[in-house]
Amino acid sequence: VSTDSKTAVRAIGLDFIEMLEETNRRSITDRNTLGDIYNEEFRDRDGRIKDPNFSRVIFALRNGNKARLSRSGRHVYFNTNVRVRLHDQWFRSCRRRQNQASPAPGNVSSLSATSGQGASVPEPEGGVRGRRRLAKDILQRLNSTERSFFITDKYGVQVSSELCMEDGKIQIGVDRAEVYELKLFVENTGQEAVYFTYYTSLHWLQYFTLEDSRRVTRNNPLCLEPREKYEVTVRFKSSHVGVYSATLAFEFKQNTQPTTRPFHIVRFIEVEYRTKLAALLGPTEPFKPLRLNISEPENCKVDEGVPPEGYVQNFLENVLPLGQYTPPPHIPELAKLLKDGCSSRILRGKFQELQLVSLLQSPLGFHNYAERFDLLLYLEECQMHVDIKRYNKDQVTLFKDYDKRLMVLNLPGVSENRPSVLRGDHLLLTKSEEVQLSTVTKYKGYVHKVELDRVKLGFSRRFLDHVYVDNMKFRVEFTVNRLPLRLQHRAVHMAVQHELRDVLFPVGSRDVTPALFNQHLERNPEQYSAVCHIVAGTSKPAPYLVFGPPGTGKTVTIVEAIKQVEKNIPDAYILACAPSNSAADQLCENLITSQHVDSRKIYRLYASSRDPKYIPEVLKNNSNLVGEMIVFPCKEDLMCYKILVSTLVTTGRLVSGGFPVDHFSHIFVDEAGHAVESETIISVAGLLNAETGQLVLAGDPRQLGPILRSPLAINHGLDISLLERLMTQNDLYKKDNMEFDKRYVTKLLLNYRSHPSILKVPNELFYDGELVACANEISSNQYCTWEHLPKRGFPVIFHGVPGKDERESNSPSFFNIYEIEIIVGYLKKLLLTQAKKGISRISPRDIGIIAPYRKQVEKIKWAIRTDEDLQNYMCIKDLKVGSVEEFQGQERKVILVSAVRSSKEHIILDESFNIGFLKNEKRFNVAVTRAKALFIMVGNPTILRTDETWGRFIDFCFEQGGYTGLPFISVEGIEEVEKCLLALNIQDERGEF
Ligand SMILES: Nc1ncnc2c1ncn2[C@@H]1O[C@H](COP(=O)(O)OP(=O)(O)OP(=O)(O)O)[C@@H](O)[C@H]1O
Repeated sequence: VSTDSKTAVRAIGLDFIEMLEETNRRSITDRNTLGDIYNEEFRDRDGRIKDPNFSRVIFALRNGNKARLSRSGRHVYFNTNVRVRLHDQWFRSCRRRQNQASPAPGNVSSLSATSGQGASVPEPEGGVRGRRRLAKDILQRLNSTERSFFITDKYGVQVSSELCMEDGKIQIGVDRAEVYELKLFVENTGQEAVYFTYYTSLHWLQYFTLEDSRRVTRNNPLCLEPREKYEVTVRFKSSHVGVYSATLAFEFKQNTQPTTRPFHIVRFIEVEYRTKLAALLGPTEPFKPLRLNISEPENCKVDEGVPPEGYVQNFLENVLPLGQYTPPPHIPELAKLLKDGCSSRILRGKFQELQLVSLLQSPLGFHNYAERFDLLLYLEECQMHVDIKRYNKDQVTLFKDYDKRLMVLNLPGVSENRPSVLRGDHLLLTKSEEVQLSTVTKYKGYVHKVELDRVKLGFSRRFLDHVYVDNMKFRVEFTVNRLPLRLQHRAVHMAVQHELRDVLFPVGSRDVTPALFNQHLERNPEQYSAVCHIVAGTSKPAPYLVFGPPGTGKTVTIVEAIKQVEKNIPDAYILACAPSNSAADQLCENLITSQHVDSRKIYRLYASSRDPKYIPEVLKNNSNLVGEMIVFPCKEDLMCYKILVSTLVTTGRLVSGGFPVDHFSHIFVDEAGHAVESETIISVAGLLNAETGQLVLAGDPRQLGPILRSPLAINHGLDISLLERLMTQNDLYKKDNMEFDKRYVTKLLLNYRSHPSILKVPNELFYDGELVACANEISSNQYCTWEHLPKRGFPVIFHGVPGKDERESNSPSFFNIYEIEIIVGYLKKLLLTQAKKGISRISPRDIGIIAPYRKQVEKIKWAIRTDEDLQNYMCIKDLKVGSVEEFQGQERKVILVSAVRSSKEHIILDESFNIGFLKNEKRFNVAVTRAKALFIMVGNPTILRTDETWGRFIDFCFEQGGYTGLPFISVEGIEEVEKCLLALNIQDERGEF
């Protein structure tokens, strides 16, 4: 092997080290991983010349004292002091040319910023380090310049393309995985000759290659005479859909004097590789947020609207009045004081405020229970009123529904609770032309129906017949639905009236040896003992707690306990509830489908605001949905059911309906970690007899918690659920001698749901590794041999997609069409190519698709509905696509998740609106723990890895071989450079080139 070739191999190795460095992977030592990176990302980077194999490169580096191998040979350590100038990725074509043709003119070589490395191989400046230096240089010099300055053509030199260019950016759309060629033209339109000295991308390019016929470098510049035009070819090819960017800098000099400073022109190239489906899913129209107006008229008359009475029939008479609990006038002032960090000096003389502050600061106890919750709920409400104003809209038009009785208002974001609008709520409309008047009429419109992006409203006849004319413009104001708050206030007061001290602050109880039943769940002593203790009522009056990580059988345990209570205690009446409708449905479904209890004894009670289309088919006959109408049966009828299932808030109707305090012998709350304490109390106060009743709470504080708006209320503990407070603050539920007292609490740790690889990351991140994977092997290993797994035996996939998060029209909700393509692709692989290699046929019912934004959920549903292969697939309607909230408490054999987020600037929105996956660990935890046998996550690795939790998950997939799609590091450079360049936009002082 000649010295030249050895040097060349070593140079390739050094280039590889630089590439690792640039992509933040220099610390990797595992030889196999490095080999994979070399072969997959580096080796055929220009698609034409094959580099030597990895072992040869390592050998050359070792001989050149640039790397060291571990004894076993399994680890490679690159020397930290490797400092060489490197060839750039186009250098080889340059070298070939130089071997064939004459060397570059001597006078030109002086242009090179640095000299060559060896006499035999003339070394043009470039390489990763060269590019980095140039990028830094450009950025530094442009730090005080506007972006427009460096994208402008200069000194008569123009850099253009055959495609149109906007703001220095050339956008290309491609629809297949073939090489796309773009010609860039470097033209001298000036009067003097100019030297084209260098061009480069400002980051590592994986999907682009650049080529020019004369192979311009600083050693070999090209003299462009006036009117001369020179062509540079950019080629793009990727087999993954997505958005790919390249930032190119072109360098010129007005003469060849070494002292002459070069000047640069920068161009951005963005390629959107999307298929036909993605094109169909794209934005219907550009996103244009609606303007907000916050001015308030002084006086207003309210024209009452028509509530959606026709949808509800009410036989449950309200016998217990529900107070208004209007926040006292001093609450906003107190909130302001607290926000400003009130000192005792500021509060001097303000006795009422002082008292309230000390109430907030004192620990929760039975003596201050109602007052403290009242105050926290007032603070929360105060913030809700402030927040909801942000949704007010001006200059809005609405139109009549087809039957002319209702008005339709487009309300993008409504299905994502932005703002939260339920059937029965109301909005206020003011004519836009009257907004500025001091006295106005506000027209109240009651919500009759909530659809994806619109609501149907009932206004007065006067409004419909005499006020509204087509195209009339209105200002729309949203109002806070106070009912759940009022129910919580009443509940905390009733908790005091009904002496629930021993339930809420339990101190101990009878020591009864439970009479064990030799029934289900014997294999798991914790579950078994929980069922026994609940049936025996050993914790009474203290609540019994069942807690534990996902999939450990909390729901199964309480369902079992409910069935055992029903069977063994003849006069038992059970109230089973959960904070959300989907969790309450799940509970009810489990009870009904197991067929251990006569289903006529079970009743699912829905609120009047529940849209019938979301009520599961299997529950319809056991619920208060009659036809299309929600019917509240009278109290006597409701009291006949042995098991009543409802959401926590709806149990407030039972209290108002005058249910006797000792009617329910047992109250179960599943997903109790998801509810504010006062919300849980709605189902307890006035319904549970502290002496005789048994309260059971099941949940996991590490999964989705209460959603609150007021930071003040959160800081003073409103975000702590009753389950969490008892677990963390009450001695009965603490470990004694490393053991929980089984009479009061059961901690479940055996996960029966998921394959161990699916559990690994959440277990380490959220449960200190305590969780033990013990799902049935046959079912959890089912997808270990799936042909589309990147690695057999590891049923977790992270599919990296360099997508784009977009919005359309005036909907604030996000979607990402590139991720939908991938999701639909996997769905087809699952459904259409199945029943082979030991994998049985999967039904759509066993697959769940989770996305954090409503728009993405809708677009995925649309893509499935319109896909030729999927639309007629048997039972495709059973495939659930929904938000994380809708999946809490649920499980599927296969779960696909689309993370959507693909740009950094929107992350802050996620944080302030408490949406999305990023910045919400609990939502992440719930999403990744729903799958039994296969978990597929699709997302942009660069963005997601900015979050520590996600970083752990993606790195884990990468290390275990479950990573596929775009190599996530390859877009990192782009992001950085783009960010810096874009940052220049806000500077106004011009720099000098
Ligand atoms: N003792 C057991 N033996 C076998 N399988 C079990 C056992 N207990 C629970 N399972 C199964 O484990 C899965 C998860 O159970 P379940 O939904 O009750 O868990 P969970 O703790 O409520 O989960 P999450 O916190 O996610 O709501 C179910 O498929 C259930 O049938």
